[in-house]
Amino acid sequence: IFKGKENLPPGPNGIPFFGTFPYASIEEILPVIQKYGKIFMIKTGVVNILYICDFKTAKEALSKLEFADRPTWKTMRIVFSNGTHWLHNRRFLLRHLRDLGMGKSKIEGIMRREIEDLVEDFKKVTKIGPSSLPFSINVAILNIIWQLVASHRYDFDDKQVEQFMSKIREIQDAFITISIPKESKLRRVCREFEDLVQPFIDNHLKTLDPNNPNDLMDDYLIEMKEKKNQDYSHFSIKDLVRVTFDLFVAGNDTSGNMTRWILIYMSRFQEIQEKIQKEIDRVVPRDTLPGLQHRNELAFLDATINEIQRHCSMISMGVFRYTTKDVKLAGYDIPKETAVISVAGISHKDPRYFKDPEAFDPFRFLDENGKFIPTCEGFQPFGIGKRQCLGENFARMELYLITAALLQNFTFAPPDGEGKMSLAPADMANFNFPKEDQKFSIKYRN
Ligand code: HEM
Repeated sequence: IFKGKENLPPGPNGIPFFGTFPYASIEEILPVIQKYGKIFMIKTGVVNILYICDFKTAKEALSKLEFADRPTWKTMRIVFSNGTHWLHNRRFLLRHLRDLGMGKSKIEGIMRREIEDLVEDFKKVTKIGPSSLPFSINVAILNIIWQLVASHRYDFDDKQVEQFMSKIREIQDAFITISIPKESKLRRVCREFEDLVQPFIDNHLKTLDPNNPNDLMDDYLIEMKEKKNQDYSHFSIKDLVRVTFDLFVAGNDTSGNMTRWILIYMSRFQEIQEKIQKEIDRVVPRDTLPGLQHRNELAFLDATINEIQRHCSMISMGVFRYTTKDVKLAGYDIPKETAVISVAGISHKDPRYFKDPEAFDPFRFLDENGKFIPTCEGFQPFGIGKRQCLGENFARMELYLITAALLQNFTFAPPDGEGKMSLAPADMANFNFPKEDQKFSIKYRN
């Protein structure tokens, strides 16, 4: 595929036939940038991988339709959709998530119900000394998506939760590690996922009231039946399973792990936690959980969440894109079917966008009037362009509500006698996920 392409981005040649093994961390990428610059390409087997470590170039590229596909390798094809299916599913989901089409207050209601239970469950661990974060945090976040999708929820001690989560994890694991031998396993897990979701769809079909949709499944089935215009021609039960699947795979572990990061950072930066708690105490009556009506006055909390997302760069290597045709970028020729990685972990630490980038400083996301700055050049925790996270507003609302409620009621710290809380991520390629076994001292704030 290189033939005839004259001006490819530079990059290491690697071993003959095999090429270069993809980079798994920012530390591996830094010396390559030193040698080849912020746009470089490697060849892994027969696959070209383009790394974009410059925010402006990434923004230019990823906003183009030519960069909007996900790779069509065997395992990726099972997990991601492309072309018109992707476009129609995305439009449908955006209507319901980014624009919070279900109604902000309905979504807030769903989240609140889970958060109330979560606060009660956290109270139990405050009595038992240093502990890991309770499992209820995973269940609450899973329930929020289930409620949104199919008005379903689990009790915190329901044994089915672990089973369901392990399926989502197996799917994620298989495409994160891009290992082809796992393909048959991945197909099996996806079929099991379909079997699990199908009874919910059958039930929704039976009880569907077109004038009174309850959740996303209802909305999808109504739009599918109405087929208002050609946009709906792809709507099918099969695609509804896919839409559901996208939400669980993309929206569950991401929010869960980011919540863990937030609590780790709060334990590490006690003075920031204290400042947020003071603000909450000033703005929110003690017998009321913080809600969206308090959000403007809790700007420092949103700024802190942004700064944690920047500082930890959880999805540090972004999520693979794929070029749909030969395309020019920054003067280089990028061949069709090149895998593209926009390296968020580099732009989040780029001093051109973030002064003293290693410092943890929530104030960088507040303007001179103390108003929250939701985004800026260089900031890309939710990706950029055509495939940017479509759950972004939903996730931001979720992180705000959960963090506000937890900090109103609890103080997080390293276990007594231990020094500073470690910010080291779990040992995992491509992602900076927090360590799951991290212990906390969690104190109830009377
Ligand atoms: C802190 C939480 C979250 C983070 C950090 C996050 C981050 C991301 C990133 C980096 C991407 C890839 C963007 C790209 O390729 O440019 C993505 C895609 C996606 N996210 Fe999120 N996400 C979060 C929560 C959620 C939630 C709660 C939902 C849904 C309820 C969601 C749904 C999706 C979907 C469906 C995609 C695929 C979009 C597409 O391919 O068109 N995400 N997310």
